[in-house]
Amino acid sequence: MIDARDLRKEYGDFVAVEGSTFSVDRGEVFGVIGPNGAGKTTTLKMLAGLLEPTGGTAEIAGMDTETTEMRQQLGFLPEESPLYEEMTPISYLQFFADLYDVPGDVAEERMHETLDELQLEHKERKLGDMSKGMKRKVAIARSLINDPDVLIYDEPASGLDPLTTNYVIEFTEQLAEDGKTIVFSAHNLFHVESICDRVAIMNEGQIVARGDLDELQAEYGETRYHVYTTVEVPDAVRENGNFRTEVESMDAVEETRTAAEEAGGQVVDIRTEESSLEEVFLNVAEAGTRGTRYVGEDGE
Ligand SMILES: Nc1ncnc2c1ncn2[C@@H]1O[C@H](COP(=O)(O)OP(=O)(O)OP(=O)(O)O)[C@@H](O)[C@H]1O
Repeated sequence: MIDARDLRKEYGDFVAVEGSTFSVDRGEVFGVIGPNGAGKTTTLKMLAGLLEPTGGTAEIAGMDTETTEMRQQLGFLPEESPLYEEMTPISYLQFFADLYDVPGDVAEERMHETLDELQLEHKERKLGDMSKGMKRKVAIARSLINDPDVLIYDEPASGLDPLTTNYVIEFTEQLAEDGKTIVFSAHNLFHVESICDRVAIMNEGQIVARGDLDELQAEYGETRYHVYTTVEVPDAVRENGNFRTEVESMDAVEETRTAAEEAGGQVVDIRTEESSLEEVFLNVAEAGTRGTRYVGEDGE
């Protein structure tokens, strides 16, 4: 559905994005993650046809993203959405519905339905008098006014309070369930983890790893085992009447079992804990930025 090939953006001598290549299947949620200045916004804008690449191509459904037909099928949510302060959500959405040639009755139904789903109250209040969270909801509604198949969301939840953040993330998840193809960027890895199928990890303008979340975790993460024993063994901590030992391999689990049995006790439970995407990200960044690691995909 989305095909980015060797995307590159230079600003003078500075290379903001270098050789971004990835594809996103129809109905997939793809996360672009990385620290400040990694090149996420630049990549997303090139994908949305809003920024001309210095090199490479971006296609959506086989069409160049700079074409007008393509833009009609695309919903872009910028990181900062400047809204017209004097407008109300309704007049603002109507304005964009007209730009996209959405028929009046369809636009009317769609904007009310979307604002209701987003639980936006005060539809007649001026945008200039709304909170940041309310404005973000209006911006999201705007991205949906043309009922696009593809959504490109730049940090959809950045700067919002935790409640609104959850709301926006759940809403995005629902859009994916409804069949939209979504590319979104985030700092907060927790959000990516909760809704993405695959991710590209960017650092200093390059995609340093890309792939399926579970497989990235298997490659760059660690599994930790919590072994619960009835008796104290080396490195154990007391927990709820038993002892818990944290180890990093199955061999170490067996050693803990032997130690417990030798001390006259036994293992009562073993729990596994996977690395968070945060830890995976740090491990990838530590592994260096030379070339992209493709995990669970064919390299291109
Ligand atoms: N118009 C521009 N002129 C010069 N440099 C730019 C321009 N736009 C972006 N950059 C630089 O390109 C790099 C990538 O910026 P970009 O906004 O894509 O990063 P980002 O990963 O989205 O960061 P953030 O998380 O802070 O939004 C940064 O170093 C930024 O300063």
